Amino acid sequence: MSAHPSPARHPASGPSGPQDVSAEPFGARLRRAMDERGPLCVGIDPHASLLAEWGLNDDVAGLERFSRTVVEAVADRVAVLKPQSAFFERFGSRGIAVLETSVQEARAAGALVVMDAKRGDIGSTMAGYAEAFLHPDAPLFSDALTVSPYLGYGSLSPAIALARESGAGVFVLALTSNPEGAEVQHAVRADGRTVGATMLAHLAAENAGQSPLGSFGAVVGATLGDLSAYDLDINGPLLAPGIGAQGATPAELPALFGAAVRNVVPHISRSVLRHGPEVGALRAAAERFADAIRAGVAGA
Ligand SMILES: O=c1ccn([C@@H]2O[C@H](COP(=O)(O)O)[C@@H](O)[C@H]2O)c(=O)[nH]1
Repeated sequence: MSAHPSPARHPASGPSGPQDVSAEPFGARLRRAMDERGPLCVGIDPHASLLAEWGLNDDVAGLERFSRTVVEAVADRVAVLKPQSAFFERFGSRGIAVLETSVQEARAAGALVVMDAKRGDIGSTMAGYAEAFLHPDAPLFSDALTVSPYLGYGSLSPAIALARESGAGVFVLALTSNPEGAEVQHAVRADGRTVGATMLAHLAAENAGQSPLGSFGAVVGATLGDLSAYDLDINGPLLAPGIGAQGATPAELPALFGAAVRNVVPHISRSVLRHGPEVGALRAAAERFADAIRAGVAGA
């Protein structure tokens, strides 16, 4: 039995205020948010070390204060917030409750929320994950979800199908920012294509004909140095983590992504979050990155 019989029409907020998510696909909402606010995505990653740096306890109250502060600082000005589910899950059900509230408050303030939960399983179980994050009536409903295709791209079908129905998006881990990803993602298949390139090709097919932007994105690390071997023209968003703490810089984005830079959603967590807990300092840090990104993309 399905927890949610079918995606209901359901009012949600977005960059231009309340909207019906089933009426407007994620890609269109994201394009507008990026055009209005700039493309920056700030992470909500309540690492234990950051809670300590902020003078907070490593407990649910600290988690809640941290997340609330990040939402208050940037949700009314950046296009996207990306909570890292792991740091909420470690507190069990009370951590998940904080995550639910953070998602709802971020969306109410006008940010789109990409839930970074990196789910992936056999198709029948994937349907459960899809309902948990992409069904409009789910407590953790998010504008988009990160998913892992390493049980086979086809295993993601339930998430892709539900996202299409509910107006949500999906980000597939194609070329991740961590060095260990290469052993899987750069592996060459029997047809001569790498695994990562194959994921990008699947996404281009999902997004074919969508305007102004498809809803099915790829995670492509900003740390990768050279992407010239890859066709990044997937007509969908490219979520690019790795800036700041992992070593990539905003200035590198135009050369790295080429013509696709217009569809890049640059992501930063620790290098913004370490400026807390002052709301003004967090805001200023996010704005410095946003300006650097804008300058690079405008000059591209
Ligand atoms: O390839 C990937 C996919 C996801 N991530 C996530 O993004 C943030 C990065 O945090 P920083 O502090 O800016 O390094 C984190 O939540 C990762 O799990 C990624 O880094 N790379």
